[in-house]
Amino acid sequence: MRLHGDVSDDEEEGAVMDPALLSPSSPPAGAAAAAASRLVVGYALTKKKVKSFLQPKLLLLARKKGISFISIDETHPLSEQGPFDIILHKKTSKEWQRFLEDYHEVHPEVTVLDPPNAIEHLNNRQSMLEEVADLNLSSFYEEVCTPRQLVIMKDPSSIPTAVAMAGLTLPLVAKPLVVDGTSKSHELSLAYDEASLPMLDPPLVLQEFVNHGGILFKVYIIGEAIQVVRRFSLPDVNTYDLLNNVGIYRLPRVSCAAASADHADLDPRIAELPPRPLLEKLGRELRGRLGLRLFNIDMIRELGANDRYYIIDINYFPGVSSLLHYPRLAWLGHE
Ligand SMILES: Nc1ncnc2c1ncn2[C@@H]1O[C@H](COP(=O)(O)OP(=O)(O)OP(=O)(O)O)[C@@H](O)[C@H]1O
Ligand SMILES: O=P(O)(O)O[C@H]1[C@H](O)[C@@H](O)[C@H](OP(=O)(O)O)[C@@H](OP(=O)(O)O)[C@H]1O
Ligand SMILES: [Mg+2]
Ligand SMILES: [Mg+2]
Repeated sequence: MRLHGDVSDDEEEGAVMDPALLSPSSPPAGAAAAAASRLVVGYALTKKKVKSFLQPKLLLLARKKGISFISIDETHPLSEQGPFDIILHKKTSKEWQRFLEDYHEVHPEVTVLDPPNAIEHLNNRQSMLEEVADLNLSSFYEEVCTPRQLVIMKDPSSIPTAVAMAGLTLPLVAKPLVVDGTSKSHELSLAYDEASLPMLDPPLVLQEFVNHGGILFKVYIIGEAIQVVRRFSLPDVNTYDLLNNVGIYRLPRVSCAAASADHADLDPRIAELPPRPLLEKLGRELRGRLGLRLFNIDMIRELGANDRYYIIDINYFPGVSSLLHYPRLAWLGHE
């Protein structure tokens, strides 16, 4: 991967959070920071996201670039706040959407990252993967697809018949249909046998499990920059597992930031990153089709079919903290 710009040693450790840059509840400090900045980013994010995103290291790099971050008060009109150059958010409520539209009419020069309706598209595990089916990657040797999946809206007793009619092969990964930033929307389970399927709790998506050597690629699309990392994932399922496991297995939060596999001693065939040109094309196509500039794609490579990739998840404004450990941060414009 070709990125520019090293972070010097003094930036690596011990960065101290500058309260003036965060200042959610202190307008004067925020205003002072903004006045000294070349670029002011207003953010409307949950407390959890603020904590994971606005880390000292990011704030320090941003400050060096003349970028300041100011918390937006979502209960007040945007035009009474700011001025902003960029609005960063992960919200899709109708009320917020109206706030942004009104603000855009008066301030068309302000960049909103990203349009709420485009973000909303990723808040549903069915619609999030729709664009993948239409991708035009015919000039590539590799194939990029999605696992076969089925949406169950209600009536758990109908699931075995629905699965049989759709011709889905067990085991199936059961995922809550809606992804709304709650931990519940990340509670996944693995269903091994048909008889247990009525124990699942719709609305959900049932997705065929794809063996992939236990490694997942997280591809971050940040504007035009692309960064890919390896994460540990679920182990492969073999015939023995299938014959001997019954029931629904609640899955832990696999492939989270703590599950980095970038420095693990892996079989090189499993560890090999997807080809760079493929990722670049994928990033370009999805950026355009989704109308988003800040998201990541979870990709796995099918075991035994080294040229077939599956996209299993797309996340808007994912955690970027793991990227901050990388010495080169082109996506921050750090040079
Ligand atoms: N179809 C699949 N085949 C194999 N493994 C899968 C499949 N779907 C999900 N997984 C595994 O389960 C993990 C969680 O699934 P997924 O990424 O869909 O959930 P999520 O809660 O949206 O995750 P994130 O934290 O990335 O938002 C994946 O990282 C991968 O390890
Ligand atoms: O950095 P990756 O591994 O991609 O993980 C992210 C998930 O993909 C996101 O879905 C999480 O955001 P939400 O908690 O808003 O769903 C996001 O939550 P966070 O950034 O608020 O911690 C991350 O957990
Ligand atoms: Mg995921
Ligand atoms: Mg997700």
